[in-house]
Amino acid sequence: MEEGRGGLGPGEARCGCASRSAHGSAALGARPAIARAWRSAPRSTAERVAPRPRPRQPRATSPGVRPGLGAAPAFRLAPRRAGPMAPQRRGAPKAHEGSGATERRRPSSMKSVRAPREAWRKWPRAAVLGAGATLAALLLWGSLGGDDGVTEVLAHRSEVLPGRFIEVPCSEDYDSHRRFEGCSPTKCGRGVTDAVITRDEARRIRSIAEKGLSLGGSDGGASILDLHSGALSVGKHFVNLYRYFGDKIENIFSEEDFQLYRDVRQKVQLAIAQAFGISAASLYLTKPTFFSRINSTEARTAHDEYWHAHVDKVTYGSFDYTSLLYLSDYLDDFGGGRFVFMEEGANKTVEPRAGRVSFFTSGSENLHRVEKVHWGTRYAVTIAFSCNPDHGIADPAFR
Ligand SMILES: O=C(O)CCC(=O)C(=O)O
Ligand SMILES: [Fe+2]
Repeated sequence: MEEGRGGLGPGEARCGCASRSAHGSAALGARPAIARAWRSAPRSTAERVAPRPRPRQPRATSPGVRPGLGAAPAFRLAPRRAGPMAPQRRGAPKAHEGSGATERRRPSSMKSVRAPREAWRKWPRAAVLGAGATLAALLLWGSLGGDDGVTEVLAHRSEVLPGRFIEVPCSEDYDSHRRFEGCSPTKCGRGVTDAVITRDEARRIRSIAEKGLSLGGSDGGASILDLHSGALSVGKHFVNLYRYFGDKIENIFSEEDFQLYRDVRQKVQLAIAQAFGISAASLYLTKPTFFSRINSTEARTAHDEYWHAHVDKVTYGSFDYTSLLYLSDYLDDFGGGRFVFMEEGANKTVEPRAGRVSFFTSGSENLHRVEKVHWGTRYAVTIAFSCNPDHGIADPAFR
């Protein structure tokens, strides 16, 4: 097997680690109640760090389709679209049922003469009421993150998949970007494997996430930790933990933590290369690559709204291949929170399972969303690769 470069290429000097050189000023003596300290940190600290990826509306999708984790949504309300999801919504109440009930209360003597005409007169009003009720139900359903009538499970949480790959035709999204022969997607699709990362590796990686995220955490339901740039959700903002801790960061993360993270990244990179028939060395780790922790707390800012459908290539620009390493188990650790590939006719879900790697080409052939988490806590890592060396970032490492 080919050795992956892991984004350690010409691009690495320009990566999130550039901000690392600026770390080191605000060192703390020990490991205090940091979350509280950060909540009261001056606003400017939070704003100087970790700019979120620029929110961009997926071009390939209809209005109402919004970017997911790591990007602010374009609209505040999520108008449900009449695209792939529409046919799968549950049936509307029948508009004429209301008028039928009215007719049943009428004295029977009047029924024969007046009922038909009155029914006709009342029908439009009943229809409007019925349509209104349907619309309200759909809006409520949508706002609750109701299921999309998902019909197919690509990967059940209980199965242990050696590997499952489904090829789908590539979208045109890649045409507007510089192409890299032997890397830019010509074969597109999605795969899931439980054979690349062990459950023990997933458990250890998750404890890195827990350690980092315990230092902060979003006020809303979605927190991120980016070990490359140092970005960490704190309250309604982000701080740069490398800048905040300086050299003391070594009291938080260990060399073994970073080594494990690198190993895992490399295994995922090899799996992607193999599945798409490209060289692992042609792939560059890109940003944002980050841990996510999601719970059922209500969203406080747009950054917490992880559930919107999006296309990674459109949302994040540099992504050519996206992968997700799940660190907790659907229905054991959390409810809701399934990953959904949105498709005409039948959406396909991936049920998270610790150690499960889901990967796919990042264009609109793989429009997707995450269901709202209803209970518990869901951990995952988004690991992204670009074919463009200029977009490469380095693995996390101590200076
Ligand atoms: O956590 C997941 O399952 C998906 C996250 C995602 O879509 C993203 O980071 O772009
Ligand atoms: Fe995504």
